Amino acid sequence: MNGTNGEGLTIHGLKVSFRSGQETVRAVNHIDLTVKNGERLGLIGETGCGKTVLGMAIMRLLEPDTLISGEILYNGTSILEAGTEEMRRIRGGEIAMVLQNSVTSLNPVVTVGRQIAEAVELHRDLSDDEARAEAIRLLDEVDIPDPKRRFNCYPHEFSGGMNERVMIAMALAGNPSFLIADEPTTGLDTTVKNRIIALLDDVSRERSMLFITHDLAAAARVCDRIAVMYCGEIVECGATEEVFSTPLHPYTRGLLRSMPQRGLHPIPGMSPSLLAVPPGCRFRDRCELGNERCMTDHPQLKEVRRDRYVRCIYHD
Ligand SMILES: Nc1ncnc2c1ncn2[C@@H]1O[C@H](COP(=O)(O)OP(=O)(O)OP(=O)(O)O)[C@@H](O)[C@H]1O
Ligand code: NI
Repeated sequence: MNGTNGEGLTIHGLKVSFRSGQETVRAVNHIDLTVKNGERLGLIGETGCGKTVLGMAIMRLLEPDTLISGEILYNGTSILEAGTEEMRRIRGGEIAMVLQNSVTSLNPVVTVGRQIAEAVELHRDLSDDEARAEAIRLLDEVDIPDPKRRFNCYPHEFSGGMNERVMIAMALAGNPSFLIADEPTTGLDTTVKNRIIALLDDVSRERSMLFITHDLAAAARVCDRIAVMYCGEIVECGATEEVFSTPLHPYTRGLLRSMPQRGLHPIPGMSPSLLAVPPGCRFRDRCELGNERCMTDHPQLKEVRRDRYVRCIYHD
């Protein structure tokens, strides 16, 4: 996808594979994606399709022995070619990620305020008092009431939703221009979930965001554009209203039918193994439209009209 003039996040032909003994797990296969500055992109798709791996690749958080190829540019800087020092500056300072299930990574014996202050100190040369004041400001920014007092609380004194807010505060500590939020509402009840989504909506207003979620309604609420991922590939991408009102890929249609608001009809069958991806279309065995050609032809992601992409032979 083009037309960004080096602004924002541009991903070209990104492939990520893991060696697992004799085998290779092809987790991400030739991803092309852009997120313009100030834009919020929702990344949706079933479990195991590669969403987290894509987010971690952007943050360069994957193990050094991971096989990565392609290009990731952020405002013109090549993430995959950045040196250790430069990456330290970018990570957290320009692009920050709220990791999936990261609440469990909070240190139980350090106060939440101190942990946020430490995240602040990673990015800015501040005195202890200044870092403390900034941590209190961040607690306030993520809507934790009485932040001065709550600074001194330990993670076990906080609810799951409040600790998720702490993780978001830590991600904001370096004032990044790009936020990656990976499933920040898993395990929370509906009311808490909705408040966290409202917070993400808030804190991402002046930033770009990649919002990874299984909650399609949340993605629709917050995001300008939606990318649908299936079995390591983007199969559809476009403006949120369009993807939700006129989904072009049979997989997207299936995902939408599986929403509680649309009848909760799951897509039958399972995604192919990433160890041995079959030729042809990766969705063919579950597709209502699959034909002979789908068995052999691997469709490309086509721009069918302006900023509307789909990977299906019916849109060739
Ligand atoms: N370090 C690793 N080594 C081997 N395989 C891995 C590794 N990390 C991820 N994978 C595999 O890559 C694939 C994509 O995983 P990923 O975590 O990105 O999925 P996901 O879309 O984020 O799923 P979920 O919605 O459940 O979070 C999975 O098959 C996973 O098992
Ligand atoms: Ni994930």
